[in-house]
Amino acid sequence: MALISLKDVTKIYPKGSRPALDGINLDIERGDFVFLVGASGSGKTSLLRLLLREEEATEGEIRVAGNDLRRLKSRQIPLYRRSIGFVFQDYKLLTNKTVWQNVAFTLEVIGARRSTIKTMVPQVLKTVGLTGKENNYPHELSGGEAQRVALARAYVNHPGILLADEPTGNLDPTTSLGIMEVLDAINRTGTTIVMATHNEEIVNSMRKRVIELHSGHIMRDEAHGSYDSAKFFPDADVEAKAQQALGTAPLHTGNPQSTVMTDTQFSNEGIARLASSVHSGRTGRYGEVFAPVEQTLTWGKGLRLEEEAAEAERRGSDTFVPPAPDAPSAPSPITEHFTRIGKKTAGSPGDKQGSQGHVEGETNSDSGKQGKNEEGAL
Ligand SMILES: Nc1ncnc2c1ncn2[C@@H]1O[C@H](COP(=O)(O)OP(=O)(O)OP(=O)(O)O)[C@@H](O)[C@H]1O
Repeated sequence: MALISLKDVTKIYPKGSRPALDGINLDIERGDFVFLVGASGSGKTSLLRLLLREEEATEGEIRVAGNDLRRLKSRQIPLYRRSIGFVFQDYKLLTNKTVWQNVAFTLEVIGARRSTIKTMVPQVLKTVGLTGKENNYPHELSGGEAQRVALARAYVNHPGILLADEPTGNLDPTTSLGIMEVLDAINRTGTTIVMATHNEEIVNSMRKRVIELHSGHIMRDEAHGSYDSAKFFPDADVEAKAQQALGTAPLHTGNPQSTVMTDTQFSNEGIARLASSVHSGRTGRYGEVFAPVEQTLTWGKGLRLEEEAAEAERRGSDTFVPPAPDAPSAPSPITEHFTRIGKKTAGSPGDKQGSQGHVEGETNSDSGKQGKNEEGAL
């Protein structure tokens, strides 16, 4: 069964003049990287909000890791949300907490031990390139740094699914490239990513699955799509520079549909292609400040978080063991995650708010109860 499955899903907001989503049928498999594209108002954010269970479908069925979201009890929703990472265009960091505290908070709310937090937070901050910024507050960060904190926070407990709504919307091309590198690296660890975006350059370069919405309908669903097929490599010079930078044979032969590439090639070359495109100087005013692609392309080899955690465990320290979203034979990551959270949250201290600030006022004992209930229910 698909990790995420929507059947005949319609969303009509109380004051909506037309459905925000209309008869959506969609399967997203474990490990997919999906771009949601479409004009403003086409329904991208609504789809993400349904998946996050911030909104309920008016009609139809949504299943995530086999769980029918209609049947989630309201007390189970905070726990469900904590099993999913999400990032937004405007970061949504906790302004009164430092970088370290923002990331640690995600682990605190699931009841991770202090020693675990001490091990995991520096690892994930290193992973997103924020070592040295631990004590900075959000207002002391650049937009790119703030989004990296949001990614670190969304990823630190290794969710099976990460939802991203325009995560590069406020960022310049170079900074956006860095964010995409992080997302790509996270995806390589097995986390399924669904990202809404308007950024054609990113979509066209990455060649991931593209779902295009129009007035609440799916207009297009392509395995290795673009935002606008007419814009595939509009500039022969960009293509040439990409090949030069990569030292590779031509990646494409004109018509992308007829190009024979393996999935591995696609996933390995998406970020490199994006970097080459960004570094080509096509964007003009940003081009001059770019460092050579060889120096700035830091990702693409996968996050070392699990390896580092395993290493820490071998050394005998108290280690947070994340679920393994990409292991097909393992139990569903979300179910596994719920079970783990259920165990950890039972009677755990400090659980006052959802990992991204959604669960105001939840008490410690509530959280413990939810963990136990959830473990049985899911
Ligand atoms: N809370 C709401 N109440 C009423 N209508 C809403 C609400 N949220 C969204 N809509 C409407 O639903 C439709 C889809 O909106 P949605 O935000 O999902 O689009 P989008 O593709 O994410 O747009 P954008 O790219 O501008 O973020 C729009 O017509 C919007 O006006």
